[in-house]
Amino acid sequence: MNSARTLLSIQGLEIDYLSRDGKGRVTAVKDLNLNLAHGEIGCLLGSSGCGKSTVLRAICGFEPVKAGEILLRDQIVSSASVHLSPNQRKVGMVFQDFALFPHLNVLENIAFGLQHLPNNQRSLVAMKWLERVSLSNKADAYPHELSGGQQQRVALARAMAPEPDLILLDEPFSSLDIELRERLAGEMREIFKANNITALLVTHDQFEAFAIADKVGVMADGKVLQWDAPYELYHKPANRYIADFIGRGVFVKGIVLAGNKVKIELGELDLDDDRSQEVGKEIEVLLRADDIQHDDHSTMQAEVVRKTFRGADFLYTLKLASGVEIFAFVPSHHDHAIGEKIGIHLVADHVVTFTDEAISAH
Ligand SMILES: Nc1ncnc2c1ncn2[C@@H]1O[C@H](COP(=O)(O)OP(=O)(O)OP(=O)(O)O)[C@@H](O)[C@H]1O
Repeated sequence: MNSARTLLSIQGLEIDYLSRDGKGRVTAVKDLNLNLAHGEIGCLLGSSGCGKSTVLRAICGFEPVKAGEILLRDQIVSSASVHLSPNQRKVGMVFQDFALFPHLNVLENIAFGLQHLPNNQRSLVAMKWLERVSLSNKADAYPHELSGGQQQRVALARAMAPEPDLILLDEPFSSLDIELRERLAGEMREIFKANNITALLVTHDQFEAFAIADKVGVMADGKVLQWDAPYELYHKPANRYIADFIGRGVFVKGIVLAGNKVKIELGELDLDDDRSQEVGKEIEVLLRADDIQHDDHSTMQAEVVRKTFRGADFLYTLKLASGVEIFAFVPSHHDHAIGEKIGIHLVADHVVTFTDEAISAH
C-alpha cells in the first residue's frame, strides 16, 4: 500500500507498441516500479531507446498501458482498464524544446495555462511565477529575445503556474550548451525545492541526474533496475550493469582471504560483509577513479597511459604491473607525462564486489 506522502506510484507497468512492420507488438516498458513522494524530484536515467520518454508519456496520459498501474495521489489514472484523459490528471509537462509560443510575450506565455482564472488575476499570477524564476524584468520580451537558459525558466514558470500535482520534464537540458547544463540543473532544483514542486524528469546524462534529483532510476531495456538516491546508486549499485553505467570504474580480480578480506593487486580490503565469503574464492571488485589516490611517496607504481584534463583534476588511466588498467582522479597541478610511472595508493573505504550475478556493497 502507498504511504500517505506518496504522490506518484507506478507498479508493474508494461507498455507495448505496434511493431514497425505492423505485424506484431514490441515491448517498450516492462515490470516497471517506482514511487515518488510529495516534493521529491525523481529522474529516469538511461541510454537512448530504453523507454524513458514512453514512461513520461504514459504518466501524462498520452500512452495507453498494457498492464500494471499508474497512481497519482492514490488514485489509479492508468491501468489496462482505466485511462484518465491528460487534462484530468493535474500533470504539467515541460518539453525538450520548451515549446514556448513565439507570438506571445513571456507573461502571456505563462498566463496561457491560467484560463480558469478571471482576466485580472491571470497576469498577477503569471507575474508571481515569473518572479519566482527571477525573470520579472523579461515580462514583455518574446521567446526569441531570450537565451536558452531564460527560455527554460519561462517554460518552467508556465508549467508551474497552474500548480499541477506533478511536473514532468523530457530531457530538459538537451537543447542547452553543455557548460550550462549542470548549473541550470542546480538552479532548477532550487526552484522546485523553494516551491515544493514534485517533478520527474528523464535524461541520459548522469551528471544532470545527480545535480537535480533526490531519486534516480537507472533504466535499461524498459525496466528500472534500481530506484535510489544518487549516493546509493554510486556507492551501492544493485548489479554490475549499474556499477558499470554510473561513474568511472573498472572491475579487478580479487581473492577472498580469511577474516573477511579480499586481496587485489593493489593490496587488501575489508569486505565487512554480513554474508561471509568462501576463503579462496575469486571475486570481482569495483575500483572507481576516486578509490585511487596519487601519492609521490608510495612504493606502488602505475604507468600513465592516458589522461584527460578536467580543469580541477585529471582523469588518469593507469596501467598496473599486471597490465590491468584502472582510473584515478588526480588534482590537476600533478601534471605527469604519458609513460611516466607515478605512486598510488588505495583509498577505497567501501568495497563493491560481484560474484557471478550476485553483489554485495558496503
Ligand atoms: N510510437 C512508437 N511506435 C513504435 N515503437 C516505438 C514508438 N515510440 C517508441 N518506440 C520504441 O519504444 C522503445 C522506447 O522508446 P522511448 O522513446 O521511450 O525511449 P527513450 O529512452 O526515451 O529514448 P530517447 O532517449 O532516444 O528518447 C524504443 O525501442 C522505441 O523505438
